[in-house]
Amino acid sequence: MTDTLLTISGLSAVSDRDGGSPILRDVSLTLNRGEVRGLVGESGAGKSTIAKALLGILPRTVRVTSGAIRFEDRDLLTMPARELRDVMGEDIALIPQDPQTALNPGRRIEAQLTDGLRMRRGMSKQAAHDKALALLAEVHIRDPERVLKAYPHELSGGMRQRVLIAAAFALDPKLVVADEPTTALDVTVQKQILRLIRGMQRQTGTGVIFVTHDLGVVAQICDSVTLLYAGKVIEQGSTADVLQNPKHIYTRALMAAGPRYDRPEAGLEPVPQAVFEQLRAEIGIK
Ligand SMILES: Nc1ncnc2c1ncn2[C@@H]1O[C@H](COP(=O)(O)OP(=O)(O)OP(=O)(O)O)[C@@H](O)[C@H]1O
Repeated sequence: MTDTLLTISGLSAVSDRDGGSPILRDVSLTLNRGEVRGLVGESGAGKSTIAKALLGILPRTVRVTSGAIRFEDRDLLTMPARELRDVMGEDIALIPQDPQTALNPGRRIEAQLTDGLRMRRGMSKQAAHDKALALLAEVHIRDPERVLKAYPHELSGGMRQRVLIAAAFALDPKLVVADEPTTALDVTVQKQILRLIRGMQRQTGTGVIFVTHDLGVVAQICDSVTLLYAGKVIEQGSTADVLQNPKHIYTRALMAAGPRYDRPEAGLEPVPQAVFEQLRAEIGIK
């Protein structure tokens, strides 16, 4: 029996906004149940496009030209809209990038955490309240009664992100897409949030696609990693293999540039121009 949860095969997409230029080029990857896979690459590599495809929210201006996204035994790309609505939020959930904007500022946390439980699970108000309390306790929020009554602006960024993690795991999803969930947080809080996501994921056996710019985050939280450039998979494998024994010159150059290769620290080498030239030649772009 296989424990594959997700298989993306030969996924290609173009941007109708930019005159049909390729965004994804024959992307293939798999995710097992309980696995955390990092999607890494610099801005424009196609990470968010893959995340959006998994969540069924590709913009109209992005057109899939070939490939399939098998989730369990169904193809997310050809699934009827009704079925897709059932899968999204229930089997597949999102931890968004910016806890500031992801919560509705005009509604109390309780309403935002219990909507899904009431609508999708048919829970009574009381049962949903109790479940929301339990979820907040699981994400290590002290005084969950007070937090349930609060509006988002009354909470810190880290607290809001904990609430969003609780919301993502509320319906026991099989797949969680985490879209740079710590980018907006300061470094200490980032570490706590990463540990929390890892803990929740281990406890529930959920598969996670973790979008990040940060190889340090990959090392900390991901079992496997897929590195993209210009919509193409450049290297992928277990985190240990890729980070300890990188095969592609681009992977090696990124590692030399430090965990935040997009913002090299003083003294570290930015990715040399020659590496980009080699990459572009390999991919066949100018
Ligand atoms: N709404 C859209 N319509 C058409 N093309 C888009 C749209 N959004 C993004 N693109 C294009 O898709 C390509 C990949 O962008 P994507 O956002 O997936 O990259 P990314 O790796 O997630 O980058 P970032 O780290 O900046 O979020 C880019 O060339 C971008 O111009």
